[in-house]
Amino acid sequence: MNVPPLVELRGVTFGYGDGRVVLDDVSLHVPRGKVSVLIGTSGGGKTTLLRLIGGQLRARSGQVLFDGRDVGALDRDGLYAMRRRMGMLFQFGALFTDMSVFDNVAFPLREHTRLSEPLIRDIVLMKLHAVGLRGARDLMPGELSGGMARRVALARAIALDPELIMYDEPFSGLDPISLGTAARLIRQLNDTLGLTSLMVSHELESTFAVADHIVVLANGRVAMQGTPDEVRHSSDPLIRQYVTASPDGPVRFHHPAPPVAQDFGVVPQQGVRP
Ligand SMILES: Nc1ncnc2c1ncn2[C@@H]1O[C@H](COP(=O)(O)OP(=O)(O)OP(=O)(O)O)[C@@H](O)[C@H]1O
Repeated sequence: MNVPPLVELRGVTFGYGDGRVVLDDVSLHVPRGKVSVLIGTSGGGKTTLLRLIGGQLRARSGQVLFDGRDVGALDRDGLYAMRRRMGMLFQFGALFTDMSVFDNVAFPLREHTRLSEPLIRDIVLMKLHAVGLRGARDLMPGELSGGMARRVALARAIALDPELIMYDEPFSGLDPISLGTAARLIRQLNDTLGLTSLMVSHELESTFAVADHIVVLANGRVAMQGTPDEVRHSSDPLIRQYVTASPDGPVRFHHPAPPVAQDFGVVPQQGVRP
């Protein structure tokens, strides 16, 4: 049986208002219950795409569907209800530094539910247990390593039992061992909690090892979607450039800019290329 994807983008075009198109007719799907990874060049629109899914931004045209509903057409209450079903963990998903680990994880529960404190305690300890940090409940964020802080942020992101969890570069700044642990943890949580995960990552090796579905975003468009194996073995030069991390290839290096001659006041001489 074909399960409909939890998130789907249909012909989405978006720009920030400076006239430049960041995402150009992007269509992709995030399969339910799977770990999907979004890869692509820096500045290619990956974070923008997560923010469109979260409803923080609205597409200029096209549709962003979450569980079959058009995110761009939701009113405030609808958007609020939808966001309750999503956990988001952004790059430096900062913890509240003046609160203990326990209180950080309890925060969304105290803020968004009317659960009793004894119940909140059980949920917090369960979530901390899931990330291996039940014993660290009384520590302050300043006493945690980078990898531990990331795991506490993760426990906080799953406190309200989201269906979708989005990670923006969850591995940046982690050493190779913490990175492997974090990648495995994302996989484990996805499977044990029945989540759907979508992450943006530049760490191809670790993410390919735990992902089911890869989306390659290049020059504002979807260059390819498929399994890690399909992406790894693609013969498309653009995809090969990503997979082999080669500096040379069809991926644009320059952010769109006025011609060099215009910026530097150089008048091209006849016969000389600017
Ligand atoms: N708030 C904003 N206002 C204007 N332009 C923005 C804004 N946020 C991002 N951009 C531009 O949109 C483009 C895409 O940015 P985005 O952060 O989505 O890329 P990314 O693929 O996540 O990059 P990275 O991998 O470096 O994090 C970039 O050119 C960026 O300069």
